[in-house]
Amino acid sequence: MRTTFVVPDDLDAPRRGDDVVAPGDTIPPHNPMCYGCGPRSPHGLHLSMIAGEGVTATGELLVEPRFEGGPGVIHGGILASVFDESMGLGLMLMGLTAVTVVLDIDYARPVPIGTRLRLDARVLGTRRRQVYAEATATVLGADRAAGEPVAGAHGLFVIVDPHAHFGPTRDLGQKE
Ligand SMILES: CCCCCCCCCCCCCCCC(=O)SCCNC(=O)CCNC(=O)[C@H](O)C(C)(C)COP(=O)(O)OP(=O)(O)OC[C@H]1O[C@@H](n2cnc3c(N)ncnc32)[C@H](O)[C@@H]1OP(=O)(O)O
Repeated sequence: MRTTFVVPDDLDAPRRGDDVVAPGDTIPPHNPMCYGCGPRSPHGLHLSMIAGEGVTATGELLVEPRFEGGPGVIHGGILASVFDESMGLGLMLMGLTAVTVVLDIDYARPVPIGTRLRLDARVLGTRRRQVYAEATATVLGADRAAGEPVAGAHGLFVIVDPHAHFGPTRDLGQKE
């Protein structure tokens, strides 16, 4: 993947939280109305990620016609949302709450509508309140050379106190 995003080389290793889901289990949605993962979001992605070993997660996404941007291909903003959410769910395995402050996407290849994507997300490391993560998307069931990613992402997240950060807005987010 090509990127100008700089991952510091002095990160602390990511640590899995004590009370998080086991490898192989689905990471629960953090908010039922979340556009990325919420089951009650009417127009959302309904993205689901499975916990891997360490602070890693995998998922799948069918590129539906409603995700179209350019003729016949996924909208870049949708793909950015997919990466944001897949990394965000992955870092919940650290047992903390963090929000995105920087999102960097490498759109390496066009992604046609109807494609089924495999998503791989992992936390790279931390530095004080900063959490660095990366994710890739590869095409499932295609003969694309050696599973080369069609897109990739880096994210910088910042750890927050969820009650202080979301307290003023959370009731708005829970409405039908
Ligand atoms: C009520 C209970 C509900 C529970 C529910 C759970 C919810 C679980 C949510 C999961 C969600 C996942 C999936 C969706 C992820 C999104 O999409 S989140 C939505 C989009 N993001 C946002 O809305 C974030 C908006 N930004 C902010 O609110 C503020 O910038 C922040 C993040 C609170 C930081 O503000 P601050 O605390 O004043 O930060 P500050 O002290 O200046 O900086 C803290 C650190 O971050 C670094 N930093 C901040 N911004 C940047 C930047 N742009 N570049 C580089 N470094 C930066 C600083 O350098 C500093 O680093 P250190 O000095 O500690 O090393």
